[in-house]
Amino acid sequence: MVIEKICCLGAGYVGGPTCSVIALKCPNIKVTVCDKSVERINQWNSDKLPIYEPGLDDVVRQCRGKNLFFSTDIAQGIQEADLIFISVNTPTKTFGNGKGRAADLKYVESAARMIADLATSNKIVVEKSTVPVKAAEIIMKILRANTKPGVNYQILSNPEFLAEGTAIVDLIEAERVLIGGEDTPDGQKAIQELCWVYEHWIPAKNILTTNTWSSELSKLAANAFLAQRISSINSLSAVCEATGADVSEVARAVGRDSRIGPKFLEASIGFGGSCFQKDILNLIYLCECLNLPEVAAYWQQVLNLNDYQKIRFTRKVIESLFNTVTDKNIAVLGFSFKKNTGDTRESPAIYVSQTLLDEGAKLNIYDPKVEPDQIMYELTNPYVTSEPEIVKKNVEIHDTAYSAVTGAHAIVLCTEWDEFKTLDFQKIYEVMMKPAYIFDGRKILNHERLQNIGFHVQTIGKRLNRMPSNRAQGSQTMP
Ligand SMILES: NC(=O)C1=CN([C@@H]2O[C@H](COP(=O)(O)OP(=O)(O)OC[C@H]3O[C@@H](n4cnc5c(N)ncnc54)[C@H](O)[C@@H]3O)[C@@H](O)[C@H]2O)C=CC1
Ligand SMILES: O=C(O)[C@H]1O[C@H](OP(=O)(O)OP(=O)(O)OC[C@H]2O[C@@H](n3ccc(=O)[nH]c3=O)[C@H](O)[C@@H]2O)[C@H](O)[C@@H](O)[C@@H]1O
Repeated sequence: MVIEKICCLGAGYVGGPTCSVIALKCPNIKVTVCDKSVERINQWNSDKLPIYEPGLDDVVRQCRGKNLFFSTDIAQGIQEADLIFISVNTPTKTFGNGKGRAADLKYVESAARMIADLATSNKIVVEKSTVPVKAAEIIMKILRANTKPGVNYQILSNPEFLAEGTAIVDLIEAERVLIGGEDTPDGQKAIQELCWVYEHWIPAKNILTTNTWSSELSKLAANAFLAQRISSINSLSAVCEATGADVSEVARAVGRDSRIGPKFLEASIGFGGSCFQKDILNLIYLCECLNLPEVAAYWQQVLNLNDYQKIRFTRKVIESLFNTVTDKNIAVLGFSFKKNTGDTRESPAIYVSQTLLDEGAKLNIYDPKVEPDQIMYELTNPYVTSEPEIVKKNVEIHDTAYSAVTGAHAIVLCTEWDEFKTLDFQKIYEVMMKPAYIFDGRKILNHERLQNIGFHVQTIGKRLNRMPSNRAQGSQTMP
């Protein structure tokens, strides 16, 4: 089979960018991205795409209406496709068996059932969503139990490794594409067909093929390793603050060892994003089900440390402000889980903001890309707060950093947006309450300069024990 038409179920952060790049690089393939959400599809067909991702607008503009289509007509998408990506969400279960740990596969299952109901010709079904090991077996069972005469399915695992904020570059210059399939002639043929799609722009040496289960597990393993590095450096940030070592210097020295490498050693207020926690929980649950409690406990510690880091940072803010933030104005700069995305899922800013609100603070929040409604949605989410009215009363969303900091007792920087580095902090100091505090949760500001202006500065993994030079106002020692 030569792949002429691709359908993707799920027009989210993965389905949208991935299929846009496939359309760009494979002009002879018709790519249709389907979603059950009419609103999302309308946004994909509009000038304001549903997700902010550098470079994405350009790619969509080049291909949309030519060989790239966004549609709610799932039936047509499935029926005409030779190859179908399942790119739906796989959140952590919030109730029932495996609550809080297992991946909820209801969307994957519903996608498989749709394919089984609607397909009238042979399909290669590709699991792109991140799933527990052996999920392909579930898809296969559903498809094969409902197969219409003359229709054959091959199931492949092709996990996605893009990171938000750099998705387009990650897709165009992928270090590796991973494809897992059955070790049968038909399975190997299906693998080769998907390889052919990627080979339009990815060098063959970067395309790895494995068995299905290795591919599924490698995705969970990759995210677990990445998160583990962050928890490792964050654990050392606490040691640095207690001793006078500087975590950036430690990271630089450790990362210079080519066996360790320099990436993903940036200490922070903790990792966020929709996947690290979810995928590690998924791995932990898998280990528990496989009766491997020691392995489960090992990975659980990566998550525990991440919670500890968020708690530690927030506690530091409160303790520094004389152990009370009640009725104090606090400017929260950045709400997305990292720069260059408007995504707030599991953003550490949520925990920080919620805790400060619980302590009675008034928050003035600014983020360059997160919509105000999204911030309010996160803070009034019943899983996070029991008092949405208080949140609404005590949170103001601003459209510039300068307006958010006016009259503030403290600035809490939660996301490393580049624009925060070039703010006029002299001007900001003038409009803040004194003593003026800055808590740099991302280590991106020039701390010496801030101290020279007169700020009390605290950051992650470095003790700033110098008094503000020109207007000394209190101690800078870590609590
Ligand atoms: N967000 C990321 O950066 C990455 C995510 N992943 C994985 O990719 C998967 C998707 O993640 P996101 O794109 O972030 O999720 P998302 O929530 O942004 O998008 C999922 C979309 O699937 C749609 N959907 C659900 N069931 C459907 C069905 N039966 N038919 C059609 N559409 C359906 C939803 O309406 C939603 O728009 C997850 O498994 C995630 O773990 C993997 C790598 C990176
Ligand atoms: O499966 C997924 O969803 C994706 O998860 C991550 O991508 P993403 O969550 O988009 O972003 P990252 O750059 O990994 O950042 C995750 C979090 O870790 C934090 N981080 C990252 C790097 C670092 O050194 N320190 C650090 O605190 C970031 O600020 C952010 O909160 C992985 O990097 C992707 O390879 C993977 O495909």
